[in-house]
Amino acid sequence: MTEPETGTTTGTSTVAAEPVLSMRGLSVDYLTDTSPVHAVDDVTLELHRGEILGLAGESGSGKSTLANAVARLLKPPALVTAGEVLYHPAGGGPVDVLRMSPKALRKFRWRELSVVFQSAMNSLNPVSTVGAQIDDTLRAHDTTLTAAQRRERAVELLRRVGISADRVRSYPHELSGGMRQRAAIAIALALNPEIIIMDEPTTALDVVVQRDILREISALRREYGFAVVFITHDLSLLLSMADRIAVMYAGQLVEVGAARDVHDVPSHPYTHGLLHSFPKLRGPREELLGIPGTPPDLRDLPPGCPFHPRCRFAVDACAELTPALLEVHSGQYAACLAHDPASYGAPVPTELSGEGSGR
Ligand SMILES: Nc1ncnc2c1ncn2[C@@H]1O[C@H](COP(=O)(O)OP(=O)(O)OP(=O)(O)O)[C@@H](O)[C@H]1O
Repeated sequence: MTEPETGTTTGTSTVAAEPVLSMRGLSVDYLTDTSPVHAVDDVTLELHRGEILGLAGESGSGKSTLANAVARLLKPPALVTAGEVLYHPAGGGPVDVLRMSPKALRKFRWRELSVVFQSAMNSLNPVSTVGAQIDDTLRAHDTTLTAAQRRERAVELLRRVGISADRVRSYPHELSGGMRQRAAIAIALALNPEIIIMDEPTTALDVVVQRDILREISALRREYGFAVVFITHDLSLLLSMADRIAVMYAGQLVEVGAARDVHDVPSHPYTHGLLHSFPKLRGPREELLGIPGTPPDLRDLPPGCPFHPRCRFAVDACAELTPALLEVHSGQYAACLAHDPASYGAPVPTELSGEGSGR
């Protein structure tokens, strides 16, 4: 599979695309009593230093499994069946994450990579104050700090995520849902990691709180320079905050590109469908086309393109040939036969080609 290698658009400037993490041909199965569930299938993807990479796709498309594989948080019956995950430390050679020793892994998680899950209630300790939890994290991983320095850092971290200093002594149940997510983000930031994986961190929150937290994540990223993998089923949410977007369907990567390009001309019919599944916040009202049907059984994918039974652009060849992830526009990749004229045998639908879009 071709590796997407592009510049990252951050605001108005384009910065060099230096990888901080690369997944190569990564596959993960869940070994069930019947046949294996192919939850992640041959994913090749790079996270660039300092970028926000949005990972989108319907429920069950493999987003969390991919993130957990990268963070080495998979538990049986999940099994990495192929591929590698490389961490690229600044100024050093790549490190194979899947082969790290338990000691190296403990250091990697928190110092280099941390994770924020959807429900902070599940990741925060209910019997410990948020200040104590930041203190515990700092004490466990940075023995050079004194108690006073740790206290100071806890207050500072909470302040940075919008929680006032007097909340240091609050227990998780004393905080609102939004505050708990902020506290979980503060803990993830404690050791200044290079990579933060956020798995639906704001999904359970109301829209206003969600937008506030997303704005803060973007501001924190600018300040601290970490890279984010932001997982959500809501593609429209990513368009406002991500530099690049990767779209998964049935465990496979079907489109990768700069957020602006994916928004302006989605090149995969699935992305096109996702973009029309959510009402736009601005602009004229339009019909929600959505995506007919349901995702396939990951134990038994249809032949050819896994999306073809639901695809309004499908031709006969789509039931036979598996499309490769091809560059369809500078830095934008899609796995769809429509971009492979020799196989497709028909003109590329204008919805997917951007013809007339001015690009
Ligand atoms: N323990 C398990 N045993 C068997 N199959 C599993 C297990 N955990 C997850 N799966 C399956 O793996 C597939 C990918 O799940 P995953 O949670 O990674 O998707 P997702 O895109 O993150 O979905 P969601 O947004 O609902 O979390 C799904 O089909 C799911 O049913």
